[in-house]
Amino acid sequence: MSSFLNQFPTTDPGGILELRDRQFAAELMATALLHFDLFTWLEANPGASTSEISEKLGIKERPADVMLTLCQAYGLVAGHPEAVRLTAMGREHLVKESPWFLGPYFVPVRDTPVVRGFLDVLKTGKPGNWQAKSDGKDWHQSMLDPEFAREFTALMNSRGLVFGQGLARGLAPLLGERRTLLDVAGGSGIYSSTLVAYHPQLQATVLEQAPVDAITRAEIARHGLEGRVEVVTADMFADAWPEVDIILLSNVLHDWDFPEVRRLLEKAAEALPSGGLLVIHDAFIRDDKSGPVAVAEYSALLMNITQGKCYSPAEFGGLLEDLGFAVGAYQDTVANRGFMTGVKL
Ligand SMILES: C[S@@+](CC[C@H](N)C(=O)[O-])C[C@H]1O[C@@H](n2cnc3c(N)ncnc32)[C@H](O)[C@@H]1O
Repeated sequence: MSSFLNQFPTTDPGGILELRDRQFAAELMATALLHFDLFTWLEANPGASTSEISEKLGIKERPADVMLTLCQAYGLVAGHPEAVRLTAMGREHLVKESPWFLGPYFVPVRDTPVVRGFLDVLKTGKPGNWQAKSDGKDWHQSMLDPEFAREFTALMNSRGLVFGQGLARGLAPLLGERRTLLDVAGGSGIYSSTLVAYHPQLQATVLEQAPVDAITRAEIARHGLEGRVEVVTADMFADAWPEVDIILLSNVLHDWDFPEVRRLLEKAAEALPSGGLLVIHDAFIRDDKSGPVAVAEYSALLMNITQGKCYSPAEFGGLLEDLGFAVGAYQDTVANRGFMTGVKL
């Protein structure tokens, strides 16, 4: 049953995934353009740092970073985060006084529920309601509801089915003699299942919270891998992590802001022995925050619905070095996803 986990799709799913991942990007641009008049402000204040922009426009640091990374990936600004200035395209088309100002083109999306959600996120730093629904729950709270958790875990599982092989293959030269893997907040357990299917020496444990943990058990049984992947129900912040040789954080850190990211990396450092391997699998922003466009767009979605964003290898690398890891290079896998590693010293 698990044999198909080793099969690679023959076509690239990137374009299809991007359709969904860019879902909120146009609305973040409309918010920047029509509610903050960001580009006219930048014309008057060239060379401001992202921290200064954040302070002057009343935007919290995390969403300001995501917004300016998106503008930079689109080629509308340069110099983010140290000294932000408009590019010729940004100046000609997004500054109010320009004869070629395209602001009116965005007016139809000026007051959508998603734009109103973005306004809240930008001003408060707190995630909006999931898909701007009116029940007041953000994504993290929604994941505690069984029906929502089932749908969303299926979403992540379908993505894992096309990403897992790339991760399993990319890690092959790095695993060495290591045998035990902890997949923290592993969702359906798809990455554990794929990794053990690809690497016969591995034994995995998925740490998940309820009610997702029940879905994880069922999915692992569906692949016939109960003997090689176990599930531990736990709170990844409050509970101790089992000691293992390898820790996987797949699409987990992007749900959280810096303090929680730091806490999770500290817990990884505590659970790994010297020589233990930490793997962060995610969609990464380039260190110079110039893109990729698809990841900058996905970061807008994450910033809207969770407490996180897409991070760069340098942002994680700085934290990992402080925590006593030798930091490995970033490696691409599939569809603008990839991984970076740290070996505990
Ligand atoms: C974006 S999903 C990633 C799932 C999987 N690792 C993947 O790559 O598809 C984040 C997961 O974190 C889990 N999670 C959130 N808070 C948690 C907590 N405090 N303890 C354990 N799991 C948690 C959620 O249930 C969800 O499955």
